[in-house]
Amino acid sequence: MVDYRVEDQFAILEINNPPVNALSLHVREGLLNGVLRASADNNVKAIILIGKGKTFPSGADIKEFSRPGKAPWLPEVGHTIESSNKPVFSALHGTALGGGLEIALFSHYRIAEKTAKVGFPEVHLGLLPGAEGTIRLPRLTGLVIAMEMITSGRQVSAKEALKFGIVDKVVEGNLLKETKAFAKSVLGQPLEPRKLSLCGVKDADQVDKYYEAALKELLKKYRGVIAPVSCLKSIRGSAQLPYKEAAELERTLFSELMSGAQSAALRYSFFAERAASRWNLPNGASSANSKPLTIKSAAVIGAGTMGSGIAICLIRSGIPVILVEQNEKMLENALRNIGYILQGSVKLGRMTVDQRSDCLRILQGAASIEKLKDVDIVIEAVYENLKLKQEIFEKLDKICKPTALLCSNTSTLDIDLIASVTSKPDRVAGTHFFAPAYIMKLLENIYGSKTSPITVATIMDLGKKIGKISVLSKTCDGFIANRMNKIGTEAAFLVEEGALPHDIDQVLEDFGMPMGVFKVSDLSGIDIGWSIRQEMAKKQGITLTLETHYVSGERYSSLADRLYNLGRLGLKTGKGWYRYNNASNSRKPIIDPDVTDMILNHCEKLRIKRRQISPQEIIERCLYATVNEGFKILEEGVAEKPEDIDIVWQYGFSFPRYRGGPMFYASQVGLKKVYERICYYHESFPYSKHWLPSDLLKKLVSHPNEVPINLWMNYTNSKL
Ligand SMILES: CC(C)(COP(=O)(O)OP(=O)(O)OC[C@H]1O[C@@H](n2cnc3c(N)ncnc32)[C@H](O)[C@@H]1OP(=O)(O)O)[C@@H](O)C(=O)NCCC(=O)NCCSC(=O)/C=C/CCCCCCCCCCCCC(=O)O
Repeated sequence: MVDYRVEDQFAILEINNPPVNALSLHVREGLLNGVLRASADNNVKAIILIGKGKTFPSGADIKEFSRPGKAPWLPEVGHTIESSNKPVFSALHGTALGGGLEIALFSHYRIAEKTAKVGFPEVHLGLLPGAEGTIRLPRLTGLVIAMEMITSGRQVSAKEALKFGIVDKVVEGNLLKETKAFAKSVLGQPLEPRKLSLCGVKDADQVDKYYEAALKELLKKYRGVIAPVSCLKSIRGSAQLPYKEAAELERTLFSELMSGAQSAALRYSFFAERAASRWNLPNGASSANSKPLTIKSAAVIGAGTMGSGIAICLIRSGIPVILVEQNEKMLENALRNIGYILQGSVKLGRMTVDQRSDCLRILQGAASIEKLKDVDIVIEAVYENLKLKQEIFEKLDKICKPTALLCSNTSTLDIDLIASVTSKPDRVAGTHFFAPAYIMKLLENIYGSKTSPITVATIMDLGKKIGKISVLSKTCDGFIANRMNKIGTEAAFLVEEGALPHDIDQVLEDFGMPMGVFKVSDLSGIDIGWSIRQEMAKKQGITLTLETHYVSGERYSSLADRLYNLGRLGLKTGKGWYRYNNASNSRKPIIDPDVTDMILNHCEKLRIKRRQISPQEIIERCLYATVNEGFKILEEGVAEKPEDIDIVWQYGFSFPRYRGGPMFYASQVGLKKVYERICYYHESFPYSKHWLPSDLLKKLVSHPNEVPINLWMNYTNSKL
């Protein structure tokens, strides 16, 4: 794990723990023993720590955090480095992060390769840099930079690190050779001034002022998230306390975070995100044995909001796009809007003027699909109507080259039904983007019963290439995301039973959702949900009225239909579940007594007796109904693993990452408790089939040993 060799009187300790040289137990042992050995060797003048392969250590081994750890701990290794009688040089390349950077800060000198990056990303794992990073960094950079870097987790370039005083030199070419050359130039100089534990924090007298200002920002930016504030407290300690006491405070804060629910959820999320990119199909094909095709050109059909957003994602990644729209005016508008959106990115510093021009150069409009015979992939993004989509796929099947992939941006429709009109159903799949497509990170990819592994591999790979987090779903009504989302349905029932929309929104926002469900509904438009319900009623041959309370034996709420009938379509009409001051262009929702009256009248007409509803019930009803459906989705193999579901929720519905996702949240509450409440609600609401308890959940609770343990179970604190 740490190779030891002596060259030109330098002891080289080469860390070899692929893929990221994480500081696992054996690496810590290797470093400790290596430094002690070199310190005792009269032939050694200096020690160089360097990473083998692509990087200097990118941090502690996060996997070890979920098991009881073993000494030597990182701080012990660090102090052995600092107290060596020989100068220690850390040679940084790749990503020197977290514990990796801490090791470097214990060293007497730091040399960085030009492309290296350094940072403390622990905050993203709900932690702080607990091997004295919060004490040492301020001693090099001053408090303001340390506060910014540690609370944001931002990685800084070698050039910036030099400017901040984190590294002593930036070099190009052979890192080891350059480090040796630098070392020779400083050999013989006293080591004491290079030991950060002996230095003070330059701007310590300003600490209260900086602390207050940073705290105010953090509380606004990271509502409900604990770690950034703990980081800040520890940095304050570095300025206010003697070194040793500051380190003790850091240790205490680190241990509190490490044993808390937020860090468990964030560590789980780190691995879940990576696990989601690995997939297995029922036929044995998998991400490990299937190779993607290279996509060199694409077409998007439909120049509405979704189609335009998808086109932006593709051209931003250098994939030429033909945007097809029959309506000439609409096409013109879409091309103009894409230009504006990219202009916005330039203003925000996310792309340069030249990059914007390059994007627009590879985008062309077309009025018909006849032009698509050479493209590698087509993504259809027209109105959500099966017949229309089938007509388009039938034409594409005849026009496109036989190797082209034909994908639909449908959010609910069965991929098998769309594929059935083509002669190559193995090339058909779903690529479900989330609005706004050029911003939202999730790409829900859907395979049908005939979709080939190559097609799956290609769309998963395409997602990665265009900067998305791809998750794979088997086809079914609504796939993972929309099928599972029961929050809106239960929220409407809760309003009928006694809560008000703003009560529910408040509870969901306090839970950590960025926006309550009724605010979201106003934002996306009450008419959208209305059309979906009308379409569903048409399919079932029924007519919905404002008094409809049951549809095919299932409970139904017509509250949103009432809003639609009143022309309250949400933000765009200035009224929906809330009122908006459109005259001042304000998007701020205002509680509207007219809506309360409408709700009370509705309940009176339907003879619904209203009651007091607690925040606890709101959370349980909204989330447990969703979790129950999540287990059914697993049971049916729609999602392969709970991690996939949680990642869909984090990136598609902005579920708070520090809660891990609905499935992980359920495991933290305790699956037994969740199951019992689902059974209770099933008894209370027999006309909502989403409360029918999932068999898999029941089995997990009653026979946990029979259910295969997976990554998710390793990361739960499940109180089964
Ligand atoms: C940027 C990356 C490094 C690389 O990105 P990329 O190239 O895209 O690759 P990935 O796909 O992300 O990763 C490749 C695989 O590597 C796995 N991986 C990555 N990082 C780690 C890691 N740090 N540990 C384990 N595994 C890791 C990853 O999962 C991939 O594998 P797979 O596909 O999942 O199989 C990017 O990976 C990245 O950003 N990584 C995370 C970097 C990070 O967060 N670093 C900080 C880690 S936390 C840390 O360093 C904390 C340090 C302080 C420790 C303090 C300890 C004090 C202890 C005192 C205790 C005393 C207790 C006494 C008790 C007693 O007495 O009993």
